[in-house]
Amino acid sequence: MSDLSMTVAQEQLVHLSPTPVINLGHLNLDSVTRSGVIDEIAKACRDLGYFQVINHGISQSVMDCAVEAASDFFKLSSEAKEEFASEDLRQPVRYDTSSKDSISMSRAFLKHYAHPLSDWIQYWPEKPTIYREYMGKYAVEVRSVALQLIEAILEGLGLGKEYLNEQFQEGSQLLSVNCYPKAPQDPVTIGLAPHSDYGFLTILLTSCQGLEVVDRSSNSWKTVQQLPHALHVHVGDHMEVLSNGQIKTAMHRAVLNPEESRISIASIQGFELHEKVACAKELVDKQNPAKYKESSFSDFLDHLTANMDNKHRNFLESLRM
Ligand SMILES: O=C(O)CCC(=O)C(=O)O
Ligand SMILES: [Fe+2]
Repeated sequence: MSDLSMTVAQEQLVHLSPTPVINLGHLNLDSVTRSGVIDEIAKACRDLGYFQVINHGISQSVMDCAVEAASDFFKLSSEAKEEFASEDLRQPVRYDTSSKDSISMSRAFLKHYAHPLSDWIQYWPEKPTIYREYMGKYAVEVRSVALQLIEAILEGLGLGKEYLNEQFQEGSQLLSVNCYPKAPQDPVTIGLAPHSDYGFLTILLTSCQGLEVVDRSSNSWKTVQQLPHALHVHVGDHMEVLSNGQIKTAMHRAVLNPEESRISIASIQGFELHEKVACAKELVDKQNPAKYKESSFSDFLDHLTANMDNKHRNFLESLRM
């Protein structure tokens, strides 16, 4: 994740974001309907960098069970959770509570890889006993939604849905499982500071309202509405790079909910650790020279490790040519 906080005044009024809601089931209908959905997704990516999906094929019970597994994990004793504490960003599972990463203002998180599941699940918490089963099921299903969306975005960019298909299929999936306390009295209490996600695409499942996005037209924070059975999607740094800037990464933050503690599960889709992401050569020409250097997930982890205490540790900025 890279921090872009300096571009936005934090104290501006917060309103609901005008989030497009896309019916994903329509992607699998006839070709005219499909291309209408691809256009909707392309427009949302270009204009906003985020949207929501409904009719995505993940049942409410799979979503609820993932949130329950997360919530039960964070209810464990500190000792049980701290078994997973590490400052090494390359650990397969990592738990932390607060600001060592310079963006977690008031959140506890558990991060772990999820694809291929059979490689990683052995490292996941064994307690609560439901964790591996419930989170594993959600991880597999949400990855399939992510891959469908990536294909649609690639089609919208004119690259074709099969573009770099092998790299996407073999790519990494990182789950960031977050827990925020209920807000104290303050009107806006930041749980997770402004940042963008490093990967191509993030799909976010949240237990209640608290996610905010930057509205580019007014340069202000907007609350993302909590729609029943919807998943929030935003594009990440590597999608901006691949599209050579046609699509911009989405800056977001989380505020504490005044009514309840909050769980969010971010599934971040990237390439495999050492696979480089560069501007698609099809989108580079004399008028549009490449805007970013190539980089891998591993480069991102090195960048974060080197800038751990630095509040302005913007990965995407470091790639700009
Ligand atoms: O909690 C949220 O709503 C956002 C979480 C997030 O941005 C992340 O884990 O990268
Ligand atoms: Fe994020």
